[in-house]
Amino acid sequence: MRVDVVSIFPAYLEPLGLSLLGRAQRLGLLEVHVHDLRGWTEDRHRTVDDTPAGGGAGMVMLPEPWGRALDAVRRGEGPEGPVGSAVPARAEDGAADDDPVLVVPSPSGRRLDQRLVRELAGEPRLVVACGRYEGVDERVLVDAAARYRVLPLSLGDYVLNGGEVAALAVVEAVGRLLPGVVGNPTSLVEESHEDGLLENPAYTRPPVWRGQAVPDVLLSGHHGEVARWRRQEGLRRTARRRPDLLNALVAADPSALDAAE
Ligand SMILES: COc1ccc2nc(C(=O)O)sc2c1
Repeated sequence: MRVDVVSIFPAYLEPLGLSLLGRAQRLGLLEVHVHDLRGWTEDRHRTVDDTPAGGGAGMVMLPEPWGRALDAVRRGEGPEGPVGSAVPARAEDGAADDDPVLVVPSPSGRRLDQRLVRELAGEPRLVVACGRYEGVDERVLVDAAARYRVLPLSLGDYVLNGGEVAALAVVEAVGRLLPGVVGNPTSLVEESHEDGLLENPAYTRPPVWRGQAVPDVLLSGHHGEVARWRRQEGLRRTARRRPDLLNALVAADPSALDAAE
């Protein structure tokens, strides 16, 4: 997978070069290019924003730098020309399904969840446009729809200062699902949200720590009992902390909780 991120704060995305994602890039499992939007400005002050039409507080990001940036990135280019692996040119009568997904972090976006993460992990290419200020001029997203599948996306019902933190979250959540990135793929299956529930509490050594003992069943060696306990604890935790997930699971499959008996 190739990921291109455009931001006025490219340094914000440096953590993508660390740990598992950094290793994935070195192994060629993931390709990440971060571009400075100001590379597509043409004025002396490298201006990227202006006052909101209709008045109001804050600033809105100008359309022209974004238009130039998204045109170039669609062709696999940065401000100075081609970057990274070759990107297939868009056929004039190309199918929209072949267009890359343009993730646009926004408080007004679709809420990110593991199902959407899994969908995005199947894409050959993602482009992430990180807004700042009060957001990007809406005409940029309309114009981009001619050559991208535009996906406004939110991390949750709260507001950040810009799209970069959301970009980090999306690229990490998607990148870790790519084959070969995480050492033990089984660990991906036993995680919160993979089966619609929260995962069970985890324990390790020592058997007793500050007066708290590891639950006996986990030390029993009975794998069936351990699996049952973990499922029940996951359900219990979900019921306590995220009843909405439990309701959604049962609504989708009324027998979903039977296995926990
Ligand atoms: C202007 O760009 C922004 C501003 C706030 C914001 N908040 C997000 C969130 O997912 O909470 S994404 C995002 C993008």
